[in-house]
Amino acid sequence: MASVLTIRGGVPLTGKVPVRGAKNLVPKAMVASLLGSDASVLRNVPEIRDVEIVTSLLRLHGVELSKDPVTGDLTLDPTNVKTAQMKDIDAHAGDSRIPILFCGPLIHAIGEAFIPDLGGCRIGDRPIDYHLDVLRQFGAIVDKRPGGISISAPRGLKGAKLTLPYPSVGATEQVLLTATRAEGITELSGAAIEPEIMDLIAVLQKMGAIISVQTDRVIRIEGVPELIGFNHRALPDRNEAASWASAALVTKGDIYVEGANQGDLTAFLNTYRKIGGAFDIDDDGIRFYHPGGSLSPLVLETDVHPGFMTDWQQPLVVALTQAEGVSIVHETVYENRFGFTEALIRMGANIQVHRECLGSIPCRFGQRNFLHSAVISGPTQLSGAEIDIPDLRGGFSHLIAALAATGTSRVTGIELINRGYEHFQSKLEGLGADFDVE
Ligand SMILES: CC(=O)N[C@H]1[C@@H](OP(=O)(O)OP(=O)(O)OC[C@H]2O[C@@H](n3ccc(=O)[nH]c3=O)[C@H](O)[C@@H]2O)O[C@H](CO)[C@@H](O)[C@@H]1O
Ligand SMILES: C=C(OP(=O)(O)O)C(=O)O
Repeated sequence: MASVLTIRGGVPLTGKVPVRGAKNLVPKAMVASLLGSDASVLRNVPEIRDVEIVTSLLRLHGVELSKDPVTGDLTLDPTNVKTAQMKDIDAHAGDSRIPILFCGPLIHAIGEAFIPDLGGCRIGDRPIDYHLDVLRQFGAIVDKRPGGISISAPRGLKGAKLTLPYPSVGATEQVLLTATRAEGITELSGAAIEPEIMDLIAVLQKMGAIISVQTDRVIRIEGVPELIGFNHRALPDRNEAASWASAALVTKGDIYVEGANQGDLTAFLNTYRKIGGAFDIDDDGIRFYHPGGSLSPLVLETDVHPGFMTDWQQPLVVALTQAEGVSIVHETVYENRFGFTEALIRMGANIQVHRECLGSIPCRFGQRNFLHSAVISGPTQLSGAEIDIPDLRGGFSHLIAALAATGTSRVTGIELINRGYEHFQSKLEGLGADFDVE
């Protein structure tokens, strides 16, 4: 049965939370294991729903997975990889965005792949046209079927000269996972260069791949006929770290995020400082806290790396409801990522969303009628409300708003949070949050 959180707000969150491997890297490194001729070991693996989904999909394809109960290290052995039953794969339709990345590795391993319809956060249309275009250019044949796509490459996968219309994270990973074992050279222009992509490149290099990252978003891959298993510690989850940082600011708290890595958070830390948040960095993590006094408003645009990451936007907007003055946030990565503000407005926030590009860069969504800019006036006292969580980061934002609000909130749909936040209820308990679970 679905759980409901009853949150009594007003307690500053204080204490320590660990963050482990990134949700946006770990499942992809797990998929990469399919490319190896022997077993891989992935370390720092978090217990989150997206990892469970990929574990199940890999098992359906004959990969043997085992987790060391003491270290948590995950071993993935692809030696007996096989075609999975369609009905078993179908059961995973709508669960996550990762299955589309099985295309290249499965074609290399067994000559074909069936990919169920994708899930992930509903923050825009989230098409897969770039993925299918690049796969076709590698020589794959894509057949759309009810419930998913079927894909094969009767003449093999061959390196290609590719250009992405927008630096898509997923499509860049699609190219990496397909090109490493394709015949010949692949050159990708317009690539995404997020830290999670660099970590995936590190995994593939350990497996024997030859990949160079050039200037101006160009990645060059020399295909090799065989790859071996890897042993890799996943980079920490910078999006979870940024979420706890916003939670500290919103609740006037003080949270040490163990495992947070400064280098992956540069754009976030600059913004955090400009709002008036404080942080201390040491070798093991980052302490984020509200230093007292008032917070400052700002003008912000989300962007691809090295810009301000879109997944940081939703929790930070809650902090901006507490800043003194008018802030503007222009979302340029997803066309529909402000739906979560409706619940904040019911809680007392003063937020208007607009169709215009309220930022210095006109983005792809400006002329297309999408509510993708927000004007936030603060500070406003938030009060408890009934909330149904819409998506992962929007949901986390609602939780921290409820934790800072006066009165009680009743929050449903919290299962969505488990997709990307490991053990979030026990972490909240450890930080002193006042809530019950029914
Ligand atoms: C599991 C994972 O890693 N998810 C992350 C990944 O999502 P994901 O890889 O899905 O995001 P993309 O970078 O591909 O998407 C960026 C933009 O490109 C568009 N697009 C993408 C592919 C395509 O075929 N056609 C197309 O139009 C999308 O609709 C979106 O507007 O990167 C996003 C951007 O940093 C993050 O918010 C997500 O947390
Ligand atoms: C949008 C997100 O994830 P996904 O791509 O898995 O839906 C996110 O992590 O905020």
